[in-house]
Amino acid sequence: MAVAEFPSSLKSQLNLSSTTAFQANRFYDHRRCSFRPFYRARSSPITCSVAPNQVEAAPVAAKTGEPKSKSDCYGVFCLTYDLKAEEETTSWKKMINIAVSGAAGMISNHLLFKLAAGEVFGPDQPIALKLLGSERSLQALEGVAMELEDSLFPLLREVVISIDPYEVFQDADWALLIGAKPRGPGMERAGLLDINGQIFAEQGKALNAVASPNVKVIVVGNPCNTNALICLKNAPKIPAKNFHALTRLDENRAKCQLALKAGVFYDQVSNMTIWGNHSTTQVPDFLNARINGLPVKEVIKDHRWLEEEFTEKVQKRGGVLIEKWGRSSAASTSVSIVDAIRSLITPTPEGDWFSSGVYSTGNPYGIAEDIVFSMPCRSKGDGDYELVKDVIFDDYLRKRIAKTEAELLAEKRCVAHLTGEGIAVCDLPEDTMLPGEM
Ligand SMILES: NC(=O)C1=CN([C@@H]2O[C@H](COP(=O)(O)OP(=O)(O)OC[C@H]3O[C@@H](n4cnc5c(N)ncnc54)[C@H](OP(=O)(O)O)[C@@H]3O)[C@@H](O)[C@H]2O)C=CC1
Ligand SMILES: O=C([O-])CC(=O)C(=O)O
Repeated sequence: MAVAEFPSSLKSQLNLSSTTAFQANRFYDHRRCSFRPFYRARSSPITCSVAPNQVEAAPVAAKTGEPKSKSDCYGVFCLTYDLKAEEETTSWKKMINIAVSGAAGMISNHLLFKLAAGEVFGPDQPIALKLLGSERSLQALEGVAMELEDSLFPLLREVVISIDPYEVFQDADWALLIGAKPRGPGMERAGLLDINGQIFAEQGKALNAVASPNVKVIVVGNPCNTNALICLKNAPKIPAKNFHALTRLDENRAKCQLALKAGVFYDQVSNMTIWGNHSTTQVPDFLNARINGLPVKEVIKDHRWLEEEFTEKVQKRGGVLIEKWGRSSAASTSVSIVDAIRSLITPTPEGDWFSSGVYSTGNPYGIAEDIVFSMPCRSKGDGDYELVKDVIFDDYLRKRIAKTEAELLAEKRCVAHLTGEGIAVCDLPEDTMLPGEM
């Protein structure tokens, strides 16, 4: 087996001299009556042999412990980065566990590399990535894990791939729930709600059982608001406040459109709220948003554009992109997941806020309780958030909010069988679309 050293330039840049080693174990899964791979990084060097048909590597002497048996590791995951474990902790924070579902999908393919590079949690935060896939994607997940290793990320201390949420969510500090079935031809939103809802009910139960009690959960897989509601209802031990549905992509899209119209760079757009559902009923709020610190309506005088074109552009941006690109927004979604996490772990700039789909109970806006509704939030940077109080409403905004609220209430009735609230009654106001559907 070979020893792979970090380039010394990287080591000094990152103030490193500790050990990362990935090991691929096979363990026997009694439920599936078969062996499955299990990848984890080791903090001390390991020795292993190469199994037939795997990457050949020269043996290395272990500095500590007994040589591992042949079945303990294979391929590139036997490579050892020769760094000393005891030195890693002097400048680094304690490792955190990040679970990602749909890890072999398109969004994850962007996101995982940002996480591992330290772009999200910072250059002093070592992480473990716990990747959840399915029978369908297990082999692809191995490929993802190999690419992660080939990237030589110093902060990436452990990689686990599995199809068992109870294994992947063990001690998770963050759970990024991306995996979900896309709507197929002829499938109604109600069908999508049921199929994906079952995934999120199971994952909620698993989080409840094994995750860190203060795990932060960001639901991306659609329909993300109601999936998040199902998930939190199945995880009563975890505070409902810890669950988010991703509407940050919508916020970013809205900021971009306002900046374009006003002829400013988008960092001049602030206080952008997306209200409600991540669907085509969502409400990008131009009443409270600001450009260069001024109310949007004072900068963009074309109010008809704001009410009609702007709103629809944001609502349907994902679908237009699919028409052009042939696939749904993956890179910008991963960027928005990074933004969403960063907004929770860094203090929100004075006077500004960010949007997230959060549990509505106790909200100060008069929005129905017990749904997951996108609202304006601020954070002290401790992973938690509070709702913004000083927002204004007019008739237009109230009317739009009522529509997206009605949709979410109907979605909730539709999944009552998955939230423990009785028999589902599916009377969706209309077969509304995800932003990426046309
Ligand atoms: N909230 C938001 O702003 C956005 C949300 N999304 C949503 O994110 C989700 C993932 O998108 P993306 O990564 O592009 O999608 P991909 O199709 O690339 O990946 C989705 C993953 O979901 C998993 N999956 C779970 N159940 C099924 C199933 N029954 N059939 C097929 N796949 C399944 C698959 O992983 P496996 O085989 O491992 O289970 C697959 O890898 C989608 O629900 C999408 O609508 C997308 C953009 C924006
Ligand atoms: O509809 C989809 O799958 C993609 C999506 O959510 C979006 O682009 O906002």
